[in-house]
Amino acid sequence: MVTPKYLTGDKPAIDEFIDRFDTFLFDCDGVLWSGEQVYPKTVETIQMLKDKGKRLVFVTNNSTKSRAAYKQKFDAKGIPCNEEDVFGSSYSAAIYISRILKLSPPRNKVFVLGEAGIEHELASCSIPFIGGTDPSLRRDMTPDDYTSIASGAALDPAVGVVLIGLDFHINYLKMSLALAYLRAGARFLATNGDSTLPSHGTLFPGAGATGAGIVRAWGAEPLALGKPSQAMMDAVEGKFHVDRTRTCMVGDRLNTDIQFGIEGGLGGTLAVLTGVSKKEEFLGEGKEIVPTAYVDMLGDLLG
Ligand SMILES: O=C(O)[C@H](O)[C@H](O)COP(=O)(O)O
Ligand SMILES: [Mg+2]
Repeated sequence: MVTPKYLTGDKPAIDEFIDRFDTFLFDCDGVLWSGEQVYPKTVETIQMLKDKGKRLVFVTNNSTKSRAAYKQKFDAKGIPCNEEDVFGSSYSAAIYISRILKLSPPRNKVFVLGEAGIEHELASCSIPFIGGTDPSLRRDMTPDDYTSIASGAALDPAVGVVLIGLDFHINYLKMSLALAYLRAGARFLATNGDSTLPSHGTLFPGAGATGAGIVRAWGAEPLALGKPSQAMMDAVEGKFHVDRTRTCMVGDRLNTDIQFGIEGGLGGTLAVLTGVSKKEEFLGEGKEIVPTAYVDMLGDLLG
């Protein structure tokens, strides 16, 4: 049985752990902050790691913001970060569509169930899209909608992909359009499948929850391009040229962050107990996903 090292309050063990790594991949929601509330000593901890010469990459499954929008949030919270150091699930999905799927006309458009972060990252890769934050879709279905979806008149023939992410404005009309595109042969992708979103000190429905209806209606899971997808890890490694053996994944969720690091063959993983997963999920016999070490909160790394 692998027993993760509890680092909180153990300064020598903390220093030894940090010295093993050159790069830290940081999850955001549930590690740095809960919604708009930054956890205590987060800023100082990030600064301490930078002062030690560590490379920090922020790898978030939250698809609602683009890298640029995240840079604004980091700046507003006083957390030192460059836009290029953010690697979100929207960006991961956009480069997958751009570099792997390589869609070509006439079916190279994406129908989005999600927020502006997805739209902005698709645009950054010159990928055409519809749906998303389109205000004309934020309404009830009408009898004409049923008729035009059924006949195909409501569908854009250029759509070749349905991409779902955390959508704060999910509704029956958008789900009906997504299902119609899938039935017409569109590829089914997701930015991520997190069931819950840690925010304001509690849990809200996550991307996996807001997308669950269309997954159930279609009857098959989408290909998710966020953590724990190794397509995302490969893209991170390709962009930042990290040495995986000298890289640590820091996260609050076992089945995304810690699994991402373990399956990616990283040198270590650090679980932080301020977000989704609880220590009872990885301590004791027969646990499937076990981090290398854990702390009560990120700021404990200050010793
Ligand atoms: O539902 C979601 O999209 C996720 O819970 C959330 O955004 C996760 O973000 P992360 O913890 O990867 O920063
Ligand atoms: Mg998280």
